[in-house]
Amino acid sequence: MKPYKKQMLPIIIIMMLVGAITKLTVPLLIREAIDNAIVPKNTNLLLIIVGVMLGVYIIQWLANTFRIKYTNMIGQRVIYDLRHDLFSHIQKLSFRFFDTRPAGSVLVRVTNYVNSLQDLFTNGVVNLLIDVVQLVGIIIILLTFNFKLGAAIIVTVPIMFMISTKLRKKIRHAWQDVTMKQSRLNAHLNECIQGIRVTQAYSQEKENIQFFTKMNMVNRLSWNRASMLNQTFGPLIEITGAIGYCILFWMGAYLIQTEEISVGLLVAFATYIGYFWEPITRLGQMYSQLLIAMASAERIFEFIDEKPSVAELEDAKDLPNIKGNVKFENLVFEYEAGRPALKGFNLDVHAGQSIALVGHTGSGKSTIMNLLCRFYDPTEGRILIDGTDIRDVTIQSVRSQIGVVLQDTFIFSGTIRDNIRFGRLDATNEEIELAAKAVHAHDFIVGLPNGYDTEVQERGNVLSMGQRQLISFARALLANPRVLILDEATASIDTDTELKIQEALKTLLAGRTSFIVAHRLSTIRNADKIVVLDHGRMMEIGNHDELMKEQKIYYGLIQAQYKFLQDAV
Ligand SMILES: Nc1ncnc2c1ncn2[C@@H]1O[C@H](COP(=O)(O)OP(=O)(O)OP(=O)(O)O)[C@@H](O)[C@H]1O
Repeated sequence: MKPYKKQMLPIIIIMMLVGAITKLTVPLLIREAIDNAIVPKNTNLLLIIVGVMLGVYIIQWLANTFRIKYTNMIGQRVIYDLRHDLFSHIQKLSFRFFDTRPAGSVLVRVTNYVNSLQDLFTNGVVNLLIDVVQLVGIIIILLTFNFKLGAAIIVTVPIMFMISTKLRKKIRHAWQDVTMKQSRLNAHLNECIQGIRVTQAYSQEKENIQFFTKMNMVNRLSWNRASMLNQTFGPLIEITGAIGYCILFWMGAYLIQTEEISVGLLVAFATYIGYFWEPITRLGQMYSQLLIAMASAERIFEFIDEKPSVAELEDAKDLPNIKGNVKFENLVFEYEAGRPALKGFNLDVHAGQSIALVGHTGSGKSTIMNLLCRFYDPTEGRILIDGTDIRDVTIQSVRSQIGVVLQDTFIFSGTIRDNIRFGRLDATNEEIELAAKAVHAHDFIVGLPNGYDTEVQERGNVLSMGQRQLISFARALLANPRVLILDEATASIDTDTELKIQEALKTLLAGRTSFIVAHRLSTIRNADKIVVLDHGRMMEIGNHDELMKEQKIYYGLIQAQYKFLQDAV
């Protein structure tokens, strides 16, 4: 338990006990007032009792106010910590984890599920304790003041618990169903927002709305069912409560006649019964809240227990500063068992060499890059950087020395400056501008309304494709990695930007070991080695002229793409 929770907990417990005890005192004061002040017409005593009652209420109010304040503080901190731990954990999970889960379902765990735990932590747990203390207190008082009458009333308690136990199971299943349906709805919603451009481009809005409406309806029905079951709980408790009152007045009247109890005690007992059903009803409601929270907690811990599939060795050391020699040894990789995406890939790359990876779609180019970054571990074989197996060193030390420029350049919401700084967080403004100048991005950036401080939104829609690429080049240059992975964009852009990108590429690649999933003829031609892949195997290797002479796969690819590539150049 964290220190702040340790400090606050005793205060909360004391406040809770003060609140409960003061509440239980009130009926006893009522009894005093009726039996010793009202009936014998003792006004002075009545005034004193009313004064004491007022004092008791004030103490109760103060205790409750402080308790609620501190409980909320602790609750919020627990939730803050939980959300923080969950987010940090998700950041570390491997690609394999995200391959099998829609983004929305990940999202829902950090938001909705944590929120439902919030209710439990802020009020639930403490209310539960208060209710239990109150219940036990009332039972003790009832049995002490008149055992016969007390026992007759308490008989109704087991009936109540039997009813609630029967309902419990049903309610629990119903809430689990709600959580599951909600998670599906959220996942779908997230996907729709991410894919809104494609939806609109293909005029699929109507179909999407229909599908969403169906899911929404299923969600509503499931919620209705759970909430209906929940609502049956309250009335059932009330009926049992009414039975308790009947027993009290019927038996109470008899006991007054036989002078075993006073009128004041009967009124006090009636007040206690009022207090009695209240915590039981709340416990019932609390129970369903607890069930929702438990269902949520289960799903949260499922995540927290998830170990990254790419795990570090216990004693992994950092990879020292590298030169950039990279060796792939008999690499085999399967995303799904039995379907190899790479089937024994071997390649020895010297520091500073540039390698163009070409091949049909699905031939395994991105897979090689994913393995080099250790987003996945190979099924067989190994990758050596400067002679060290990348599985023997820390992941961070490998990734921090490899720069990655993806085809779908991701621009985060923030300023252009922040986006470039992402490459190296401690970079100065001057370094950022130097990097931007080196890749010919400076001119267009200063032309934007606020220059480097122009805000760009999620996915960078303010910027054109070419501009986004230049920003990502500047980002990579700033990071200054020894090994660079570049997934070249396929989209054709205007000639001016294209020339700038070519120039920028030269600057970016100079002196680094680079792996380029290449689409431009110019990039392929300039590469030291071209690796031709087909169905996860290396089929050819050599430079452009050598491979063209061979007139095999590469020759065929170039022939087929010649016109397209010529257009792009
Ligand atoms: N996350 C994944 N889960 C399962 N299979 C995958 C995954 N990613 C890729 N694959 C499969 O692995 C094979 C190689 O894919 P890879 O992405 O490496 O090809 P690529 O040559 O980069 O293709 P492209 O040029 O289209 O990007 C393909 O058959 C693909 O379907």
